Amino acid sequence: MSADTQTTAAAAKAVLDDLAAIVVENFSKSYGTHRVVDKLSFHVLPGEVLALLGPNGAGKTTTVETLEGYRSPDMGTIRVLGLDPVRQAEELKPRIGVMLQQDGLYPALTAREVLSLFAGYYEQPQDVDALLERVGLTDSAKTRCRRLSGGQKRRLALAVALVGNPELVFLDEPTAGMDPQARQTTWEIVRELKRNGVTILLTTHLMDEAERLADRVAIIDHGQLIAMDTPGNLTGGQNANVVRFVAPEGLDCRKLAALPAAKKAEEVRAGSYLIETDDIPTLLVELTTWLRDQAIPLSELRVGHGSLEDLFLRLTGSEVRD
Ligand SMILES: Nc1ncnc2c1ncn2[C@@H]1O[C@H](COP(=O)(O)OP(=O)(O)OP(=O)(O)O)[C@@H](O)[C@H]1O
Repeated sequence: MSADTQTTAAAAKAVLDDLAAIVVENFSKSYGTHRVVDKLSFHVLPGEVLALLGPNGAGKTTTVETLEGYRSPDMGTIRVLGLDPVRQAEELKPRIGVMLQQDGLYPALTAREVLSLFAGYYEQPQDVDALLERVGLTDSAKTRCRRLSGGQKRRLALAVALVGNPELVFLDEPTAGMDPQARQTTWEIVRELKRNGVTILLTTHLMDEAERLADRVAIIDHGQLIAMDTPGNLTGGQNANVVRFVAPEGLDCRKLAALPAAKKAEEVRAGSYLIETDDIPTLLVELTTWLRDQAIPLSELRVGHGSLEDLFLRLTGSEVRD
């Protein structure tokens, strides 16, 4: 790299550092001798929704809790809205909303009391009853937290994150344990926040959630960033045409890959196969003929582009957890 190019790159990085709502640079964190985040770097722009994906134990919660100021980095730089989350916590806290993974919020208080309590910490909080209604908790407003269902506790945690009208929200597995209707409502709320310019960092194990909500997706594994881009670029960049099918596990992928129209074949998880091809109709004929000739039952067959889940499984070699 020439000296001029280096200077331009450094200037561009300085602008990005200034502009970004979140800056993570060379961030590392260990518990004892176990390094769970390893030189992680990424930016989140103002108004952007970034989804952090990764298998269990990848270091997502550690990263998010460090951004929230609950943990200190061992190494590296962390900036949230231009502030150091630990040393400038007092300045930062009123500007961010945090939806925690654990929901042990005051078991003896009612949902409304908890939300009113948090509303009291902010100068211009949202209307408590309107917010309870927005997250679908009006009927449970007088229910003590210990009696709320898992999904209702998540909704209350979401309301707590939003009550202070934050500029930036951290949502750690926001829809885990929610029923489909509550999940839809939560997605609508996230879209509404985005329309209002709120920056959102969410962690999720749900690939469709990431694909629907995120402007960009960051996949981390063993504490390292292994991919980061828009969902479209992540999925479009890989196998443009794929055939997926479900059949008994342990089929010989070398034989599948040897079908004339197949480019590559793999068993992405037990009994779930993926074949890349440039010619879907021909491959379908070859595949179904091959299966019929060997009396192999076929229980599902789909064609299309590679999904985020396919990419995730390939990059991390992990199962997706519900
Ligand atoms: N306080 C702690 N002390 C020791 N080890 C910890 C602590 N917190 C987390 N870990 C370990 O650090 C690793 C990363 O955990 P982390 O919770 O950040 O992962 P994650 O990607 O959020 O996982 P999940 O998807 O399961 O929530 C795991 O191996 C976990 O057991």
